[in-house]
Amino acid sequence: MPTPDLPDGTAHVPGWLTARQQRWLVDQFRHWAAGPVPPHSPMIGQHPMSVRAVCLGWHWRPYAYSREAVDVNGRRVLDFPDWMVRLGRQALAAVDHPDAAEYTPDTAIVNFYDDTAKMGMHQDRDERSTAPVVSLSIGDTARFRFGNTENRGRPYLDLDLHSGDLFVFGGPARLAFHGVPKIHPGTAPHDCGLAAGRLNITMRVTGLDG
Ligand SMILES: O=C(O)CCC(=O)C(=O)O
Ligand SMILES: [Fe+2]
Repeated sequence: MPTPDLPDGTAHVPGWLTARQQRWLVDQFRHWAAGPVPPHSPMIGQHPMSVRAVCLGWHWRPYAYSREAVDVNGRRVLDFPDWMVRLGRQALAAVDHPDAAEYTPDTAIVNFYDDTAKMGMHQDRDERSTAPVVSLSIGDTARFRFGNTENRGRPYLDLDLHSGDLFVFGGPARLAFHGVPKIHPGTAPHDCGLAAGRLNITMRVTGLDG
């Protein structure tokens, strides 16, 4: 059942991924993490983010996407998998998004949060496309803060994203500020494939070519 009272353009489907899908995504993460570009903490100015990220399709660094991980080791990131395009379409179909069938994400940022990792309030605005962001969470529960499009402050809504949850933000909420103020350690379900920590996968459409 979708969560009611969310801002227009957002949707939350608790427990959308099965335990089997979660374990499979965790296995895929291990494969991506062993790939050409290791998980790394992007630098915001002089400060490393507390998450460790690995990207597919395009490599994100603050304010820019590139095919090569120029701020890590210069290697080209792994291709965006076709199965993930299909998963993105299924996710939008699950929230009755009218563009589900055409949705073609070309990048994913996969963030690993340990017990103390957080993410400050930010907008996802390095994409040129206004297509929705599809977010999947696995492992420990996160407190997710979803705000407004004007500033980092109120009004915002705090909700918990549990293992298996789908969250979508698009339309009028596509450029809303959002962040992760807290991880709840020790809350990962035993069958999700991750003993500790949290994985979050966001699929996006960069709107870039080449
Ligand atoms: O971890 C989350 O739930 C959000 C991640 C996020 O906002 C991002 O990667 O831009
Ligand atoms: Fe974000």
